[in-house]
Amino acid sequence: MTPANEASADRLLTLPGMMRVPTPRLEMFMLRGFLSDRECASLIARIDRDRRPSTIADANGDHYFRTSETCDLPMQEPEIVALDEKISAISGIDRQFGEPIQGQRYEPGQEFKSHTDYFDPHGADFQRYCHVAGQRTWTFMVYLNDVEAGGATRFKVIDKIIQPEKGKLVCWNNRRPDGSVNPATLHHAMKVRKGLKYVITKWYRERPWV
Ligand SMILES: O=C(O)CCC(=O)C(=O)O
Ligand SMILES: [Fe+2]
Repeated sequence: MTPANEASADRLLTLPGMMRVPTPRLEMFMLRGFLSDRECASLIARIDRDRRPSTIADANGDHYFRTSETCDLPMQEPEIVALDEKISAISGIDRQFGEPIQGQRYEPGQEFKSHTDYFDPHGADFQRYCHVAGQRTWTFMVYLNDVEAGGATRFKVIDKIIQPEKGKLVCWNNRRPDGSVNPATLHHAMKVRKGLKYVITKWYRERPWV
């Protein structure tokens, strides 16, 4: 059997609690309580320990575009392997197609302005980021805490705002049904106003990540 590199709406919707976000423009789903309080607390501690300033591909000259901090989670550690397997079990996508999981941390005033997770197929950095593993396909993201104020993820093309909520998973297909990249996935991690915000992000690729 060839390893799966695709998630499917039908399969995702068989999972208890999985909800489709109502929009005809993209495939997007939400699942509350995907991670337990304990899992979230442990990931937050790890992110706090190993964070570094976040970076972006296709840099656009705006130094305030992504002001958060990032943590590359150690994919060889049992706890992170377990997390990766848990995400793979619901995505239905084989682990080999996943990038290493990242954590993100936002302080008050920090944000990640409107962007897409796919790489611009005509952008200067496309070859550099995609020649081995191909384009990003699905995004799986989990909020690790309730944010005191601000910090929602705004999808402005489809006019949806997702509120951070401890343990809540949000996932979407970055492509349209014909396989082309979907600009309706544009999203903005809005400024945290009060408290801190932590998330983990898991991106899958067309081909194995090596
Ligand atoms: O933090 C968020 O709400 C979104 C993060 C995000 O879009 C990303 O890391 O690509
Ligand atoms: Fe994103």
